[in-house]
Amino acid sequence: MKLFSSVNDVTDIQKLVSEAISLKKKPFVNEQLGKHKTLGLIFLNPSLRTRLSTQKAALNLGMQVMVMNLDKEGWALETQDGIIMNGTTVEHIREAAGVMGEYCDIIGFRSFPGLVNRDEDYSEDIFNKFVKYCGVPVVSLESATRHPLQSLADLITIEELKKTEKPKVVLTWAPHVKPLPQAVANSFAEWMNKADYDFVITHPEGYDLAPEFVGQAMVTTNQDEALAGADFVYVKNWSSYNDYGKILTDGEGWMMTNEKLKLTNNAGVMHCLPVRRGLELSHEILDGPNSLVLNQANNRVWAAQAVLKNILESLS
Ligand SMILES: CCC[C@H](NC(=O)CCC(=O)O)C(=O)O
Ligand SMILES: NC(=O)OP(=O)(O)O
Repeated sequence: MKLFSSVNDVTDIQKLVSEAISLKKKPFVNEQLGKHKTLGLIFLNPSLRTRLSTQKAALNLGMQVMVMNLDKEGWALETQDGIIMNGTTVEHIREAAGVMGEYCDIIGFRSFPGLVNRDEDYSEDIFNKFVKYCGVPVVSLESATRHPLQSLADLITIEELKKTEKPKVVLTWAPHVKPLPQAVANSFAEWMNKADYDFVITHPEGYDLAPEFVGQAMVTTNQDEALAGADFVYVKNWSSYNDYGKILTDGEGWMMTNEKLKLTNNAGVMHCLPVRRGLELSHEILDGPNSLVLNQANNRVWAAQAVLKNILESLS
């Protein structure tokens, strides 16, 4: 494995999930594999879980880790090609990425979408340029359209806890006060479609995800219909794809509550975090027995460790 940017970079998903679960039981079994290898974690946006879990995963493998908030600590980055840099940008991604590739054996890179120009965001121009110019294997720490480490951790969580072979998994939109990326929802949908679960997406009018991510999922604007009999409910806000980057509704009545939970098959409730309590997801659910948010956060370590192990093995 030289690139982990989406589910499409994984040749055997079940094998990767099994490897992650094995590493969870024996975290230090490969502690020599990463000896004298350096992981760089480069962020253009904030992070708690991705930063800490991926660093922990690398340390479990014996790697050295360097972390940088490039948006705050580096030079103002230019990502457009062919322009005269006589404005506010100081360093081109060609040089910045190339230099980091000189220092690191593997690089994790986070770059959220601008949520203004859909074609630009969905081309993954910045992420793809970083991959091209850094010259070493790259792990996505969330790009404009996907969050594969989160989705792998989410799949591990469902695989660990499912009570039937094909559980009903529901991705439900949730209210928010600012426009968020579609990346987590896109990525979750992509991985759920590959897992071949009974997968349903529910959201208000106007919040359809891009068709390439929806795949064969059933989609409904009737949240109660979607929640009926669900085994897992994944709660996440995203801004409109069709009216790109926009908030179309205050989402009154869309927040998951214990009352809505009664419609489900006593479902596990998931969220990638950070979560806006009382807005995206109710306090009662987050503080109650159905919440799986810490299970998911714990599995971020094993997801990252399985991915890094595969990449390290391809280096040797
Ligand atoms: C892992 C999730 C990262 C990001 N979340 C946010 O930006 C939340 C920001 C907020 O709630 O103000 C997102 O939705 O893609
Ligand atoms: N879920 C997730 O990736 O969290 P952070 O944005 O805090 O890393």
